[in-house]
Amino acid sequence: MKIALLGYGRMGKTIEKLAVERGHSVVKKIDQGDTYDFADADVAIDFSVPDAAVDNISMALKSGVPVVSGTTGWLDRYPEMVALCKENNGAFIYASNFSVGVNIFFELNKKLAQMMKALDSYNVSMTEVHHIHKLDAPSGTAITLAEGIIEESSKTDWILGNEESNKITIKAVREAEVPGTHTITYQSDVDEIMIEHKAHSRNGFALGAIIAAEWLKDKKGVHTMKDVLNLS
Ligand SMILES: NC(=O)C1=CN([C@@H]2O[C@H](COP(=O)(O)OP(=O)(O)OC[C@H]3O[C@@H](n4cnc5c(N)ncnc54)[C@H](O)[C@@H]3O)[C@@H](O)[C@H]2O)C=CC1
Ligand SMILES: O=C(O)C1=N[C@H](C(=O)O)C[C@H](O)C1
Repeated sequence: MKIALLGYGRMGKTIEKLAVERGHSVVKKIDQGDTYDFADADVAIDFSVPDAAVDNISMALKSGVPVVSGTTGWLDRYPEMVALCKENNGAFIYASNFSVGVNIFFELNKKLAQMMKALDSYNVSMTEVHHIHKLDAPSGTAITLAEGIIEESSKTDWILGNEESNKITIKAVREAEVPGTHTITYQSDVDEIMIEHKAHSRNGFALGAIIAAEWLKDKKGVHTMKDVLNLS
């Protein structure tokens, strides 16, 4: 598979290394200031910055190249990208987290929220810890987890930092070079239940994005990691 990388930072470099190990080749690396040229790429993979994601995804779709995007912090414009994909009869996957483990964790989170729904004595909150270079807070993964809880419970929204009734409090910590840790806590007066996903490196995110690209390259339409991993 011939890959065009949109963004050649920490994730772009990790994807290149793992993709080559899987027998793929990186035919283009498009970083800030570079001209869009997808050469003969089969697929584009975007891990850039919140301000660049929409342009990157749009250019790939308009050039007829299937695009996988893992950039976070731009999701208010996701519906526009869905429409553009349909207009161009293209192929597109976005995921706030491509790691297989986190996608299992997303399902576990929803299952736990369902089970806790009737138990008023527990308050749910979340902490995400990431490296100090991260531009957005809360993380895209934390937002997906909060949306999963909202889907299954009486909570109506999430809030960064302060506690507010009926909202899920998310605490964002920036610390050294932490790749990404997400913890969900249900706290009562007598005990607490915690579930946690801790990434040991960026390899899981990168491998998941490559698996998504392999799956997407001959498809059309807008898809999710649930489709890729066949999670009910
Ligand atoms: N969905 C997932 O599984 C994961 C998502 N991420 C997200 O991916 C993004 C990138 O993360 P990192 O690689 O750690 O960041 P990074 O800061 O190391 O790399 C971003 C790269 O994008 C480049 N860039 C800036 N403007 C650009 C433009 N207009 N076009 C192309 N490239 C441009 C920067 O120069 C830099 O090289 C972040 O939004 C992060 O939250 C990170 C890890 C996993
Ligand atoms: O910026 C990162 O590094 C990460 N970003 C994603 C997010 O915002 O959820 C995924 C992962 O946690 C690493």
